[in-house]
Amino acid sequence: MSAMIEVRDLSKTYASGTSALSGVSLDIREGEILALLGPNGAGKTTFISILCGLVTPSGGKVTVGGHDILRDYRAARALIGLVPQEIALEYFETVINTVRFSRGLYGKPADDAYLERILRALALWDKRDAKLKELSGGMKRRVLIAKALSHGPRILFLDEPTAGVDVNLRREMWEVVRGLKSEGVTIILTTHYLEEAEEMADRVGIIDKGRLLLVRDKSDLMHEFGRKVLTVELTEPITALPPALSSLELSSDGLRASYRYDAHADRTGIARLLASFAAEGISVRDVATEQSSLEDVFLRLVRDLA
Ligand SMILES: Nc1ncnc2c1ncn2[C@@H]1O[C@H](COP(=O)(O)OP(=O)(O)OP(=O)(O)O)[C@@H](O)[C@H]1O
Repeated sequence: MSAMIEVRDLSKTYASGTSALSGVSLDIREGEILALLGPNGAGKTTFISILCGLVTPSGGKVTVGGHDILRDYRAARALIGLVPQEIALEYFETVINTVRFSRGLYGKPADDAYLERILRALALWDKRDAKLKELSGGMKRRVLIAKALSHGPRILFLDEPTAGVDVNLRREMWEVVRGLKSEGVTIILTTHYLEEAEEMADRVGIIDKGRLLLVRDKSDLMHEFGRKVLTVELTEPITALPPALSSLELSSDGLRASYRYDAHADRTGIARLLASFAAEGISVRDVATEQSSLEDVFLRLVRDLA
């Protein structure tokens, strides 16, 4: 896959003096889904806003489809659709007029057949004549996507598409995004949810304090950082673990032994481990597993890469 977006040494310092991005370089491939993960204030929205031409960079260079985003703004912008974080819509307007109007803003000729295709794909066709104020939260979010797609962009930016939405709606959004990918749209989304990145992304980029800490294929990242911890609670305290269980860590009260493992490995070693407890005559009261959270991944990365 060739690079659809090339970002070189991008930086942004706001007039307030806040350095929101520094030295970010990245190629985004045509047709991929790239998830950008990062804590609040990491610089994700600034990054997207620069690529979409809403914020002027302080330094560096970005091309979109070969067009420089500053010198060749219109050509670059025509390739991009943006679904913003905030829902800001004209509540008394109808769905179809909202989408027609967005297309017109890009100077594109009317094309109701194209808009029908988008609205059908987003399950909004039946609601085309409804006023936006009559729609559910999930439908409003889909209208934002329809607006962003109205001019036929090849790249779609989604800024926290599922922040604060319920599980069903999140899954519904994932389906929509997958459908767009299958049509060849390049998708860049920001998220706080590791699960969302895991579910959707081909590649994951991690941003912290304005720096791109890494970009990896999702499967590599989950393999490397997606650890789980199994905690085995014992009926009676023990003073030391027998050699067969030396890969575990014993708590100071001798009542809990924990085992860190790769949840994505073919063999996790758990069955063998539990059998070893039985063979050693150590009685187990309970077991619990805990998945490393995005926060753990960050802490580890920030510690290792800073
Ligand atoms: N218009 C602005 N003027 C001054 N500072 C800004 C502006 N926009 C963002 N910032 C600052 O730049 C830094 C990066 O913010 P940004 O919104 O890009 O982060 P983010 O990763 O998108 O965060 P969130 O997950 O909370 O949306 C923050 O310190 C923020 O306060």
